[in-house]
Amino acid sequence: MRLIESQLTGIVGSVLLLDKAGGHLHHGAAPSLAKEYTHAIDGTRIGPKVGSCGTAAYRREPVIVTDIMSDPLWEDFRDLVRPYGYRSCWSTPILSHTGVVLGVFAMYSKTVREPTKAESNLIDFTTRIAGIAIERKLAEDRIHFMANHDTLTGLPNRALLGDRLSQAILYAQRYDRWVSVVFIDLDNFKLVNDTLGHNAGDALLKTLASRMVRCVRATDTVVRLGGDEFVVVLFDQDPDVDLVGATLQKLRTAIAEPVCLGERHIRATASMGVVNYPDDGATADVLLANADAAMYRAKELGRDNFQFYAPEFNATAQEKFLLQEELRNALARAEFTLLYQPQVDLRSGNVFAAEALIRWNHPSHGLIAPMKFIPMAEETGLIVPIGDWVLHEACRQNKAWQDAGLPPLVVCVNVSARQFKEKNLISHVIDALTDSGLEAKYLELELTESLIMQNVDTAVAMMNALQSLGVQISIDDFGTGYSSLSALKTFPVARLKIDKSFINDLATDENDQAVASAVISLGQKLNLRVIAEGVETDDQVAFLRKNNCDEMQGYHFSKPVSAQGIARLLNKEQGGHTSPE
Ligand SMILES: Nc1nc2c(ncn2[C@@H]2O[C@H](COP(=O)(O)O[C@H]3[C@@H](O)[C@H](n4cnc5c(=O)[nH]c(N)nc54)O[C@@H]3COP(=O)(O)O)[C@@H](O)[C@H]2O)c(=O)[nH]1
Repeated sequence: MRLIESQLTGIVGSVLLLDKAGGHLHHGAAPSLAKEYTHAIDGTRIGPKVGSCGTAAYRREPVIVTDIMSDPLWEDFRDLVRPYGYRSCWSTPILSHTGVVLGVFAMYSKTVREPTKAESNLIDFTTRIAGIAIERKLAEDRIHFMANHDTLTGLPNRALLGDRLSQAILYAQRYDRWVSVVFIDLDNFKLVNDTLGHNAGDALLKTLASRMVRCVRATDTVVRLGGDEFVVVLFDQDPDVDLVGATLQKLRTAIAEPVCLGERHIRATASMGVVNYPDDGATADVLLANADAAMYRAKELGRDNFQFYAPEFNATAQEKFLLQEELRNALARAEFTLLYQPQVDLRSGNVFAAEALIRWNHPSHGLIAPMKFIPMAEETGLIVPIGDWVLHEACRQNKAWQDAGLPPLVVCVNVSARQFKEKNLISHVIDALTDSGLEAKYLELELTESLIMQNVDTAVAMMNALQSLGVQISIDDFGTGYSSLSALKTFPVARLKIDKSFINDLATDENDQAVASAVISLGQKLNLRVIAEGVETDDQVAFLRKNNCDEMQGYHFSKPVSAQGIARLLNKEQGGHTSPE
């Protein structure tokens, strides 16, 4: 700007930049223009009669005003400019290489005149150079923003988190304050992505991100680490006042507000881990690692809660790591065993099937329940060989019961998502049937509804292939996976298993009653049998009978028992005395 001013006598210039919304002009550079005047016109809107600059940006063409005091374009601005003595103003729009208005280049003179040919050429040239410089600066700003922000939500990313957290720590050290860090992981986000699609998942993340930002102060930072993980840094916390508790509640409430995704309303929950500087760590890395450990603790405690960090959480993480190592060797050491839970016909009272449920007989921890190691086996991929062992063992045991003269029953085996995605699941099933000699009709595979909904077309193709072997298929945890009626019609399944969560309060909760009876009548309409799982009380049985549910499984009849336990049960039922293994 100084360079061009030095080439022109009695002329001062300014660059005004158009804001992102394209409606207002703000000063970029005006070294020689009167400061008060610069301030007075900062933020001027553009329009058809807004002095030289507002009009030039609006028209996207140069506007040469030789006499400000008489030109109609300046009518509304004459009083404003009069004290400074500017009489002519020549404004040229600065355009990007694609023709978008970036701002205006304005030259002011205190005399009434138009630019000479040489001045016009110089202004044109300078305007083009200004366009290149502004575009370059915008590109640099964009690159800097992208390097430090998450593209989906626009929130700061991991790179900026380190910087902001370190700044917050330095400030806290200097002024004897605290910094709180909240590690947030959404619960079951994968289910939303898998069942409703990635666009729905993205929309959910964006909505929750902007809600979280509204829960904290402008000086705090909400970061998206990636996936469904967020970190909130609460800056300048008073050590004597528990503000973090209130903020956590605000965050939980904001996250739990329903989110409309197409035709569905989703209520999200999150697991949160909280640490405070200086008590829980002295550096950004340690604070984040400890907040992460606290968040895992919140997950372990059933999700949808927050946990303040305690040093023993790291010990728990260490234990988990050890368990994972031991899980790798458990198959080779023959440490797994199967229990079987009988399934009963609600009309005849007969046992017609048994679900195989794995247990890990750990050398020092004793019998470990599947929820303690199946998720870990899923994470590590160990579920594939473990699941294959379950398949073989369940088929072998069922054939052994039959060979011992017991009434034939169906053995039900859970198939995990990872197993189901394995290309050779079909050949594993064929091997298990061939090795055991069990007829295919005595094997049922339980697939969860959410697993099927991850990719309906692939799942239906796989289910058809399994069905063509003669194997039966049932949908486990039905009612939790958002399957649509149109999709359900195409599933080659024999049974729906009403999820335990709808059975627990069946006797008292009207919503659960409505879901359970809807699933039963849905099954009847689609010609599918319906089994209720987790049945524990007489009231639940009475409700299921009254609503014509076909079958039940649960502690009311029997807990999962050993293979011998099933044999005893079947023996008793048939009134015989055969005594199988
Ligand atoms: N991929 C595989 N998953 C498996 C395998 N074996 C088990 N599992 C899955 O682990 C989950 C927990 O199983 P478990 O602890 O064995 O619990 C089962 C039953 O004991 C329990 N149940 C049954 N009746 C009742 C009841 O009346 N009350 C009550 N509180 N719990 C009851 O429910 C579990 C059976 O659930 P489901 O499979 O949905 O029918 C569980 O999700 C298993 O699927 C495996 O070999 N592979």
